Amino acid sequence: MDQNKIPQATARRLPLYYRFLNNLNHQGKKRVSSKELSEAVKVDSATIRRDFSYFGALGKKGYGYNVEYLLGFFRKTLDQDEVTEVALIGVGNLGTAFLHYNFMKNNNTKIVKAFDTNAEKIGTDIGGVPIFHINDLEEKMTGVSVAILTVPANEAQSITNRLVDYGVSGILNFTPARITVPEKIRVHHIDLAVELQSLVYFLKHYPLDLD
Ligand SMILES: NC(=O)c1ccc[n+]([C@@H]2O[C@H](COP(=O)([O-])OP(=O)(O)OC[C@H]3O[C@@H](n4cnc5c(N)ncnc54)[C@H](O)[C@@H]3O)[C@@H](O)[C@H]2O)c1
Repeated sequence: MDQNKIPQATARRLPLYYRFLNNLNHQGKKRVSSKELSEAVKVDSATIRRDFSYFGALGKKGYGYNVEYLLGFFRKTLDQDEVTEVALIGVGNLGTAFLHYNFMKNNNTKIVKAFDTNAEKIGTDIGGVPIFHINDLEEKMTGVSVAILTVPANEAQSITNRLVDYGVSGILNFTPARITVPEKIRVHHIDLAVELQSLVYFLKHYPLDLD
């Protein structure tokens, strides 16, 4: 199937589906209903059915979806068999937590290098990931095309420029800075403060009144 035909909103939900199906598979479950899936991943079942219809997985009434089939499909679509190496820039509070976590569970990405300016951190490793000086970025980046930015906001743009010049294709930006990149580079921005503010706003204005 032509993956370009999957809507972007659907594509963003794939890792979520994948993680849950993988867990089911580990538990030995052979099939899952869209209702079960919906409750677990918190996506309404109509959306799940529509998403899955793009992959030709239509599910059968009274049977649900075949876990193995879906997993196989997602694994291929998400390139789960191919590990993407990632660099992390800024080994502070947030960066250190990511190095310990390192996205290993059910995932196809792995932080393999980290960079910082702090002399005490250079030459050490956290969770098996070596930490280099930011001055050595270009020299040490070989084979890495994705970067996570966890530096102070005022450093974000200049590091981004270096990453772009080096040739990365994607940046996951955790800093509050709105970074500018050429059109061909994809940036995903995760602003925890904005997410939290949004949650509080929704709680106030769209209370979940289930009584
Ligand atoms: N800590 C959080 O919970 C949190 C939450 C949301 C967003 N953020 C954002 O993530 C970023 C990092 O936050 P933090 O709390 O980990 O900060 P931090 O100060 O603990 O860590 C920043 C790290 O970046 C390093 N650094 C500074 N300049 C650098 C450069 N030019 N090149 C490479 N490394 C450099 C510092 O030495 C330090 O280790 C900030 O932009 C922050 O706003 C943090």
